[in-house]
Amino acid sequence: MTNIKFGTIGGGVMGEALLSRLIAQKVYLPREILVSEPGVKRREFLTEKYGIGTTASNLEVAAATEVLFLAIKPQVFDTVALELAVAADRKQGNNGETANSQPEALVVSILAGVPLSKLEPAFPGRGVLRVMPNTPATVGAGMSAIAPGKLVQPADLELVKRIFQAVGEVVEVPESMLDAVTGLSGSGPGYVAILIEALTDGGVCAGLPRAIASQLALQTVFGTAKLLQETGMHPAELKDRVTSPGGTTIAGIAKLESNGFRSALIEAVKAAYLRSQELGK
Ligand SMILES: NC(=O)C1=CN([C@@H]2O[C@H](COP(=O)(O)OP(=O)(O)OC[C@H]3O[C@@H](n4cnc5c(N)ncnc54)[C@H](O)[C@@H]3O)[C@@H](O)[C@H]2O)C=CC1
Ligand SMILES: O=C(O)[C@@H]1CCC=N1
Repeated sequence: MTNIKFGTIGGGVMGEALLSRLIAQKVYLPREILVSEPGVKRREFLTEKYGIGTTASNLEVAAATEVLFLAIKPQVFDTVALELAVAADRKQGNNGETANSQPEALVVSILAGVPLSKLEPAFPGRGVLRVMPNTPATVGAGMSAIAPGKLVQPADLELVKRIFQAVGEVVEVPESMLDAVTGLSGSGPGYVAILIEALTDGGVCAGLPRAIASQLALQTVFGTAKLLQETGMHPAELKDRVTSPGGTTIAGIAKLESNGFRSALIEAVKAAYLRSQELGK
């Protein structure tokens, strides 16, 4: 019987974000984690940094684990699914067992776009869940939305919720909302990173040394989010509290409005939502 509990196909940015936090939180021991990854340098890096098992074989991970995470790019899913299915057929032909993962293994896909209607047939008889996490999971401040498939039992759903609660907040949504979740919280760290970089550049433009501008920008975004979260205040109310009549903030906000700041963000979420839909086709 294997002792691998967290198996991941694909050890890139998001695979690493999840496993690093799960190890730090002691949800899994390094020896309970196995990652399949084609890049030899990447495998060496993951093993050295986290002490986890790595392999070039997706089949090895699929056959070894209680919970199988898919953390490959959506564009690679068909190839990986075919590889697992061919192996399953071969094994079935040989001895009648199903083989594309442990019989009881849950499958958790974090792939943008790829729908349950494609995932479930690739893992016949298995509980399959879609989850859309985000990179702040690395520091325990992630936002994950979970959509369980048809065969997922309540205890399975609770297990997957507990895993993602160890890396941040969790909401359960119907699958139909996941592309929108992807456009907002999945891709959102990219938008916020640009916001922080641009605020920093603004500070430099106004004469601040970059290091100080960077600290100010980061803490302002962090502090504003924390204030809104802890007080439950509406963002518009906070904006009103900062804007003195004839003051500095309203002068800045007027510039943001004339440059389409709000609509740029709305359009960004919409574009990412539409792209997520496309990736699933
Ligand atoms: N990066 C992010 O912020 C988020 C990503 N996601 C989803 O997570 C998934 C992974 O994204 P990232 O980690 O950003 O991508 P990535 O490119 O950093 O990682 C993917 C990894 O899969 C490996 N890989 C490629 N072909 C493979 C194969 N045939 N078998 C096994 N592994 C293979 C690559 O070498 C790479 O290390 C995507 O489906 C994405 O939609 C979801 C939420 C947030
Ligand atoms: O850009 C992407 O496709 C992935 C999905 C959400 C965040 N990154």
